[in-house]
Amino acid sequence: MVKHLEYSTKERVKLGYSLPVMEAFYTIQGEGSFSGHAAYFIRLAGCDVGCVWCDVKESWEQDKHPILDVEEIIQDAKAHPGRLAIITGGEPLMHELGPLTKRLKEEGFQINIETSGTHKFTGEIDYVCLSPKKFKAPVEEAFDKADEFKVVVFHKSDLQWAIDLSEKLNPNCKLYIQPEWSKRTTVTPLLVEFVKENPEWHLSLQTHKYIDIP
Ligand SMILES: C[S@@+](CC[C@H](N)C(=O)[O-])C[C@H]1O[C@@H](n2cnc3c(N)ncnc32)[C@H](O)[C@@H]1O
Ligand SMILES: Nc1nc2[nH]cc(C(=O)O)c2c(=O)[nH]1
Ligand code: SF4
Ligand SMILES: [Mg+2]
Repeated sequence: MVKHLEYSTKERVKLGYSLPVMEAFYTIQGEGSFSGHAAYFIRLAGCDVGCVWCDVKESWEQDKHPILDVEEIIQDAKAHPGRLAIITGGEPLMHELGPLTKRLKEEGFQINIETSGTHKFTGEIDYVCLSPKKFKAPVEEAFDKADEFKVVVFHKSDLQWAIDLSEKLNPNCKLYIQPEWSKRTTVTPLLVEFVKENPEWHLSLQTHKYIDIP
């Protein structure tokens, strides 16, 4: 096999041997069903969805961020005690995740992904958190693969949209609604009442923001 080191940087990114990384950090998962778990976040750069309320817009422009070899990412990830890796972004499905996930599995990680589901899936992912967006629809396979469906609620009308879209999910997928952060004061009480009336749905809060951790 040709050593991948002979490829140009552009080719290495295309093949997934290197990736644009905005940040990689060891913290506590603040959202969804793994809330409270120690996790190593890998925030890949680049997103083509454009949510108006995105809380990490600085991730959108891929070329503004460094390109790291997969091995560099792995060396930092394995330096921490936890073995839960959460690939996020930006939109991580924009990238070839095969080499990164292969090495993470070799190092004993469980691999979760935070995704809008707007591109095809690559690599070995153990747990898919699908957070659908009105701005760009998820690909069909995202609904089959989703282990968790986490809908950000900016306006009350998003609730009916969430219910309608959830019809496309596999029956084992967990259902979450999450207040859009800037609207949390007015939206959270609505979501509390919604979950009490629709107990198949669960409430997800961005707990990391309340306790001021990354
Ligand atoms: C920054 S996104 C990155 C991963 C992927 N692009 C996605 O949207 O799922 C990570 C999570 O944060 C959520 N999120 C982004 N901005 C938010 C905000 N202002 N309020 C609440 N959740 C937000 C997204 O819906 C997603 O579940
Ligand atoms: N602590 C913490 N939990 C998170 N869950 C999803 C996040 C994300 O930005 O993908 C995130 C994040 O940015 N920080
Ligand atoms: S898909 Fe995710 S990263 Fe992209 S704009 Fe929306 S919330 Fe932000
Ligand atoms: Mg975040």
